[in-house]
Amino acid sequence: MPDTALSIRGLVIRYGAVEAVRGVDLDVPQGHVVALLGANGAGKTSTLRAISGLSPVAAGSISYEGRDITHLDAEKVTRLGIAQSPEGRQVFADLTVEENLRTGAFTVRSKAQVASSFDRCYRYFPRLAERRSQLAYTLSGGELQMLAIARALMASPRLLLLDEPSLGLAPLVVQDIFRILAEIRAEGTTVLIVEQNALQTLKIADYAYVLATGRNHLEGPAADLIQDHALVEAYLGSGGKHPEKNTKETP
Ligand SMILES: Nc1ncnc2c1ncn2[C@@H]1O[C@H](COP(=O)(O)OP(=O)(O)OP(=O)(O)O)[C@@H](O)[C@H]1O
Repeated sequence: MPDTALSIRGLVIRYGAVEAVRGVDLDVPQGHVVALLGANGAGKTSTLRAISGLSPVAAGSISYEGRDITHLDAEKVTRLGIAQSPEGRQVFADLTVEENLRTGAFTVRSKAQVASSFDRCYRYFPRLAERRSQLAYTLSGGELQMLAIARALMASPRLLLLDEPSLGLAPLVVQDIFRILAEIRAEGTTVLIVEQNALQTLKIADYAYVLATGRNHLEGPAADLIQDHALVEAYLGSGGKHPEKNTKETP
């Protein structure tokens, strides 16, 4: 078994009276892609934000490469080698593609490393290379999503957190994004990915956890879960565009 990169035990997150996450456990082994799936409101985004230091943790623990990061702020978490590509493509609309990418490298001191990160991002996303001088607000939805992922990669993270990279994108663009995720995986980056698009995600993941109403609901090797068609239909949604299938309660 590879070493564990990230380990979460008994995670609890509250927003006032709302208990969004109610004791989640999960492990991400080094070099693996782990998927975090489940219906809207299951607590996936809250869990990712807690890892990144963006949501306060009410109880439980998060450790990364053996170090307790439960209460570290976002900047310290980034410096440890964790980068998050947020849901909703929160890029800087009035900065160019290149300027946005540079903001992702704020923890990187070596100019040579920044240059090689630019090369890597432009290799993954040739569309961004073509548009490097364009202001971000002029990009399409798919290009914005690529920019958000590329910006996270600029920090050369050892653990990449992705929140809904395919949300709202046309099928061809979704295919493009998943092809690039497969390449990122092949280069050995450890990935924790939150997605509604379960089938595509299970194809690139090693292991998956399904959350329901803030708790671990089920888990297993992605190759096993993908075989269970009833489960994929009932709990995971078949393509991310079927919210009615994503609202089923835990039995
Ligand atoms: N800032 C907040 N204040 C209050 N409640 C919140 C806040 N953020 C999330 N919640 C609530 O916490 C629960 C879990 O939300 P979360 O976004 O983590 O789920 P999710 O599984 O990522 O769902 P989605 O796919 O819809 O983003 C939901 O009931 C949500 O309404």
